[in-house]
Amino acid sequence: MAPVPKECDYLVIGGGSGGLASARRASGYYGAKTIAVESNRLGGTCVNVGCVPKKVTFNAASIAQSIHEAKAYGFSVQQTALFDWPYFKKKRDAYVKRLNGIYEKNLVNDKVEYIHGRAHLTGKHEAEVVLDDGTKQTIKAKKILLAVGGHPTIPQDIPGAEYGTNSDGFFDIEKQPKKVALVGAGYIAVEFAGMFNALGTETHLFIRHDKFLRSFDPMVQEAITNEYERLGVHLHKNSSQSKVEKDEKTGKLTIHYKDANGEGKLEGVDNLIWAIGRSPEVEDLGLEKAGVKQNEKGQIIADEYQNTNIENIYSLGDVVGKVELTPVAIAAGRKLSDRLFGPAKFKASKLDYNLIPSVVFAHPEVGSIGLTEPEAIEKYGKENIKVYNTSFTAMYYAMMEPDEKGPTKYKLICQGPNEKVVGLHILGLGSGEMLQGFGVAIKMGATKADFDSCVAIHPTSAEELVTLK
Ligand SMILES: Cc1cc2nc3c(=O)[nH]c(=O)nc-3n(C[C@H](O)[C@H](O)[C@H](O)COP(=O)(O)OP(=O)(O)OC[C@H]3O[C@@H](n4cnc5c(N)ncnc54)[C@H](O)[C@@H]3O)c2cc1C
Ligand SMILES: NC(=O)C1=CN([C@@H]2O[C@H](COP(=O)(O)OP(=O)(O)OC[C@H]3O[C@@H](n4cnc5c(N)ncnc54)[C@H](OP(=O)(O)O)[C@@H]3O)[C@@H](O)[C@H]2O)C=CC1
Ligand SMILES: N[C@@H](CCC(=O)N[C@@H](CSSC[C@H](NC(=O)CC[C@H](N)C(=O)O)C(=O)NCC(=O)O)C(=O)NCC(=O)O)C(=O)O
Repeated sequence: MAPVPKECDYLVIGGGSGGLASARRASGYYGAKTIAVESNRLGGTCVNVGCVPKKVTFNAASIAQSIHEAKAYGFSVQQTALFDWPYFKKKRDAYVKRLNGIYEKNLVNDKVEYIHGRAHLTGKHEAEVVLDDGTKQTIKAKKILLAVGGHPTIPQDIPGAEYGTNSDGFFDIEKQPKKVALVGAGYIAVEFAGMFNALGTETHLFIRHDKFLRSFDPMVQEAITNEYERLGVHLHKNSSQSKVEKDEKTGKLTIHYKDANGEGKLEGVDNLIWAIGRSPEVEDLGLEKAGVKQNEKGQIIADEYQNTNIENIYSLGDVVGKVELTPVAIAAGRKLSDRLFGPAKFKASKLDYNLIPSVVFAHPEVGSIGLTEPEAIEKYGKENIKVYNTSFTAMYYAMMEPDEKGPTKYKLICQGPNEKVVGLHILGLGSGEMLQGFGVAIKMGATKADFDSCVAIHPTSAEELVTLK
């Protein structure tokens, strides 16, 4: 017999960053009867196959880099320190599993009912969940949030593409590849290539153009591309792949490609990782049953208040594709619950999508907030912006030979006669931790004079941002 239908105020489909944050706020703060449904592991992309295991791996890669650089400071450490990938992976998996448990407890603490299963809409106020044992649970809800995230995109038109994996598969790799190939030019390709290279894997990065991180300021694109080449990443610029073959005996892959020099092939590849963007996880969500509209990429269309075109159905996070970052999904989810279930003062609550800082955990880290220089010129006109640049050698590198020194480059983009800061782009050691504080200032409307009025902290890289000429 089918279970009796459940009823609630708020049904959240997707137990990732946005869904959990919204569900916990609705129930924990405002007492809304909330059900959260997750078909995979609690915590979503960020906790299981994203930010969290990525950052832990980035930390390992940074340690490898420090060991490599330690000699310059007089340490006689083994320069090619052995990295025990299986040991590290086991610990990383255990950490993620621990977080899954913490997230489940958090739901209990906030009195959110958690259902493990796959949900699809069956109407404007109703969904069905296929439970793990195959039975179906109907849930009727006054309001529904679609926070189902996305999945990595895999090319459809390259024979043998399936021999490669994606960012999810990266976290399943059991032993350190000797030779790896990545395709893509965004956050994931650049972060993963940097990590592999620092950990001592021969790393090949295939990009369609001659630079990567092309949505970032040109200073970042150029400096990071040059730095990856200096660090020994094999860049295949202006390239496309025509075929991937697998040697069934050895499991090794051969990638056939074209670039500016003609046709080529890369043999003996242990792992190929496609990192060419993400697609919304909507195929079986039943959007058509409720009449929820999607855009040409299949992403759910939501307005600035996270409303879809259907009353009482909302959407946010990666599935709407505006800014695919965990804190964005979390903030949008909390603001939405404030608006829907909170006191009157929150009735217009919404996330401000302007001036969102973000960091690429590249080698070195890149931080960015606001407009790039070309965007600022387009928006305000060249004559109305002033750009301050600096490029210097961070003191960390003082003890190193010239060819061992990494770059540090900062750019501040100011607008109008009072030089309001409309863009900040930083690249160099520590940029990830630096950006948040500057983000607060910029969000408050800081001008160049405000930056200059803050006395420098010496000796730090960050001080260069308050002494720009
Ligand atoms: C490799 C990688 C590294 C990243 N690093 C960073 C970083 O350093 N910093 C950062 O800010 N962001 C990072 N991100 C992006 C970040 O992970 C996402 O922006 C964030 O997880 C989006 O949250 P979300 O709630 O929208 O979706 P998700 O976290 O993807 O959650 C959606 C959940 O919905 C579930 N689901 C889907 N369909 C259904 C269904 N029908 N029924 C039930 N459940 C369903 C899924 O299983 C999933 O758990 C990274 C992403 C990747 C892939
Ligand atoms: N540190 C962080 O905060 C992180 C955030 N994320 C989030 O997750 C999102 C998804 O990451 P990611 O998958 O890297 O996607 P991105 O959208 O960042 O980058 C994908 C890039 O790959 C290139 N590309 C697209 N199609 C192809 C193709 N067929 N062949 C070769 N290259 C192609 C494009 O660059 P081009 O046009 O130059 O070829 C494209 O910009 C990010 O946008 C980000 O929001 C992910 C990781 C870390
Ligand atoms: N920012 C610090 C703290 C790390 C941290 O937040 N750790 C998380 C795991 S990573 S994280 C997964 C991610 N959390 C966050 O991004 C942290 C959110 C921030 N603390 C906040 O409350 O806004 C997320 O998807 N959140 C959805 C949600 O919390 O509703 C944790 O241990 N959490 C245990 C707990 O929360 O009890 C760091 O990077 O070192």
